[in-house]
Amino acid sequence: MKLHYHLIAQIISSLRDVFVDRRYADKVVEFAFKKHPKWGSRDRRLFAEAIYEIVRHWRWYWHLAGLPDSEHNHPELLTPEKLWHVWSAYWIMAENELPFFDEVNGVRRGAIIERSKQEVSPALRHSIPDWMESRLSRELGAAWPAIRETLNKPADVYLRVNTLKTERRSLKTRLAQDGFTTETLKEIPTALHMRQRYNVFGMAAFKEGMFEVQDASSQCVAPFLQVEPGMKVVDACAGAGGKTLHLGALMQNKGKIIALDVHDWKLTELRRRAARAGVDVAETRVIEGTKTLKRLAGYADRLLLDVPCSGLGVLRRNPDAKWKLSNEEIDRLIIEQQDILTRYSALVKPGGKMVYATCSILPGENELQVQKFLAAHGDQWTLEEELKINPAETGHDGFYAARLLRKPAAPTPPAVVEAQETPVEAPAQEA
Ligand SMILES: C[S@@+](CC[C@H](N)C(=O)[O-])C[C@H]1O[C@@H](n2cnc3c(N)ncnc32)[C@H](O)[C@@H]1O
Repeated sequence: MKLHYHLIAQIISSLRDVFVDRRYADKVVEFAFKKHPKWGSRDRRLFAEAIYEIVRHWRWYWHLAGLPDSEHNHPELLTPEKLWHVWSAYWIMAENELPFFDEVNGVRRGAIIERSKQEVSPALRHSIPDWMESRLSRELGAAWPAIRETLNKPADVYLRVNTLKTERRSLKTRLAQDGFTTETLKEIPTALHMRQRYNVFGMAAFKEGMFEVQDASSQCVAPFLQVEPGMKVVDACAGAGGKTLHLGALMQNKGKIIALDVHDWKLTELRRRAARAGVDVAETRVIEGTKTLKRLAGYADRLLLDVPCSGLGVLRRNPDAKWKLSNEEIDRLIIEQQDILTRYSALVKPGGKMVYATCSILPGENELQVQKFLAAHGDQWTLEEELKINPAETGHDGFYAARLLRKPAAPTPPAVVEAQETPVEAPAQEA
């Protein structure tokens, strides 16, 4: 296969952006595509595949390149020379011939193949940091190896049909007419699975707001909140609004959704997306302090807490998270999640419901959080239902959601008829 030097040089430079500048892999790919508008579909595919595969299997290719395992996550030790060697290991393992570039002159194919046959630890073989391997095998036990294997595979693309503008059958037909094949998912009525990889954001149907790109698991969260048209809903960690838009469609654009987030720029993106999708019922508010929440106390029929989390359920989409997360960061997130759950639950009116959701597979971020909350607030809340999506069983992202009911206020006791005051005899005057 003929390779252009500048394409591989861009791969090396983009890997540096991910591992040294700690940028997200998807942003790095997007940036490179914008920088090289003349790349054809073959070069774009080669580029994106190399970035995702190398980031996903970084520790393994680092080892195959003959570099010391203890240095695989030390950005300060990363040099362009090492990056060329890691890319070479990836390229050889994908059964390709190395090109005649000076940078790969010293690479020995035989040594790489030889190393690939040696016995190594599961964490190294599956490119998982040691701390993560220990934590996940401790928390998930026998379920972890199968989940680990799934999370190391490329993610499929799913569309969520925007039922405010179309319905699934019509969208499927429309996409087929435009040359795109999709499949319906029996268990998720809004989902279409794209078999081939396309730049979906360039499609006319996307620009017209007919669909959003959203994993099948993520599409289960908004319906789980059991919203109805006309309700008052708060989406408290709304971000760029993936779930807000879905809630708006389920509510048939009737009622109100208050979309909150601590980042204004995410809410700006939410408004842009809502306009495209035709969602009129969403109002955005930045959380600037306790006042924003106090004003909404007891307001919501439904509350969605799609809390910040480790993202361990979506590693297929964001493989760089493996190299950026730490035990300490997860512990910090667990404290933040419990704080959000406790403080924001006051937004729900008696008889209302909230969903606590994460895209994590760690019980410590999921069911254990809900149990802790109920242990402290079980007088006011009950657990209605839990949803645990195991990526190894479904092939979709790992997700968790729990729906809790705020117990209806106890009926006010009938007014007690005040007993007529019997005049108290004036105490005898002390002598
Ligand atoms: C998992 S993301 C939400 C994704 C979004 N719901 C969606 O479907 O696209 C979590 C969001 O919580 C926000 N966040 C972080 N801390 C928060 C807090 N204390 N209160 C509200 N939102 C917060 C983050 O900015 C982030 O956008």
